[in-house]
Amino acid sequence: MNIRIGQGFDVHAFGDGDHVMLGGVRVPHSHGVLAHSDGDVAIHALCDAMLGALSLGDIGRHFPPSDPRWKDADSRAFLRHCRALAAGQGWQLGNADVTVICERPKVGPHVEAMREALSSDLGVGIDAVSVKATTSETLGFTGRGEGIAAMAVCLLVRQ
Ligand SMILES: Nc1ccn([C@@H]2O[C@H](COP(=O)(O)O)[C@@H](O)[C@H]2O)c(=O)n1
Ligand SMILES: C[C@@]1(CO)OP(=O)(O)OP(=O)(O)OC[C@H]1O
Repeated sequence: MNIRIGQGFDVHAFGDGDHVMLGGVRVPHSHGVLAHSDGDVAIHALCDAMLGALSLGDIGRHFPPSDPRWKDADSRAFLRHCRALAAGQGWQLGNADVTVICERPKVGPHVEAMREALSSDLGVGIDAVSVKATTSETLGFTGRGEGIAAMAVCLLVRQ
């Protein structure tokens, strides 16, 4: 079988700060996120999707929150590591689709920059990476503005 599917999901609570990292892009916001790394939910969900497709566990297995090396880490390095793990088995990204869930910040104005960053780190064309956003219509923890969530699916392909 020369395709593999994976899905991922991540959540971070909002905390003090003036921006959130989303898809490798610094997005100005009234809050930051509470996280060990830079707390980029979009990349964390995408990493988990890729690791799931590879049956290699999850992001916490590869980058334990107990490890000081990942304190304030740039999540783009996690994504590049997942790409390398996939490449080591002959896989590359076919396509990925990421959805960010929050009331604020507005994600739309940053989507193209996110797609550029993610596709660059994954070594694929920008058309292979989709980023979308939705509110949760004021419902639940995202609706109350307590945190931000993201989900991702991906296909890996090999010749
Ligand atoms: N944080 C967000 C949430 C949504 N958007 C954009 O707004 C559109 C409408 O959102 P609904 O939840 O009412 O469907 C959505 O399609 C996104 O394009 C956004 O940019 N940032
Ligand atoms: C990314 C890691 C890195 O230590 O920590 P966090 O930034 O807290 O993010 P999370 O989504 O909880 O994933 C676990 C960890 O791998």
